[in-house]
Amino acid sequence: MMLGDSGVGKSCLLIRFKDKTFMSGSYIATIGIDYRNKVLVVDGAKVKLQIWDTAGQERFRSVTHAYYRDAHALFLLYDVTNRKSFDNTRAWLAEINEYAHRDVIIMLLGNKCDSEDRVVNREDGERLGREYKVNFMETSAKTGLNVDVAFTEVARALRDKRTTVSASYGVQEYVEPRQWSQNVCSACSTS
Ligand SMILES: Nc1nc2c(ncn2[C@@H]2O[C@H](COP(=O)(O)OP(=O)(O)OP(=O)(O)O)[C@@H](O)[C@H]2O)c(=O)[nH]1
Repeated sequence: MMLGDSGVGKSCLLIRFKDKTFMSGSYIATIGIDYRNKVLVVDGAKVKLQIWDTAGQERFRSVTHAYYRDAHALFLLYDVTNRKSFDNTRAWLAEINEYAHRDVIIMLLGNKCDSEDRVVNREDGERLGREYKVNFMETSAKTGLNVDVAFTEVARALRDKRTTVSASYGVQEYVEPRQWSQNVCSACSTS
């Protein structure tokens, strides 16, 4: 599932991964939720990904929340040219903590790293990734930098935990709070 503020490049990243294209300058906001399938070969094994692209706009949040629980992996994007989108990742992580499966794989992506209008340093992203214990990469849907790498890394992690996932998903079970839930709460209460 692709998450993050409106305009950070979720749809473009997915289109870059799926079709290897980028439509410069065009921006059509996602309405609700959309999905695409792609088969990746990871270390000789086929991994079929169904990737859900969500609308970043606030008014669609209640729709997208309903999908968190079934997600096996989440890409949380921010835009390196938009400080607010980076600051908002803490609120997104709090939502993930509330709605997603405890074992969901999370990758934090700083998108638009091709841009000269950058206001968020790579180090800021790395620090946030370390704080929340999630993998981090910078990507560009425009140039394709790290796009295949990010999806392949997540596909590999999914394949590696396939047995556990298939055993635990679909079963309504008590979910322990994440290890970093305290961090999320303290961050929210001070902002
Ligand atoms: N320079 C640059 N621009 C990008 C990149 N990715 C997306 N954009 C631009 O950012 C704008 C928003 O991209 P979208 O992919 O539609 O954003 P989104 O996150 O799906 O937005 P919502 O559907 O509203 O949630 C478009 O004008 C894109 O051309 C990138 O890697 N580099």
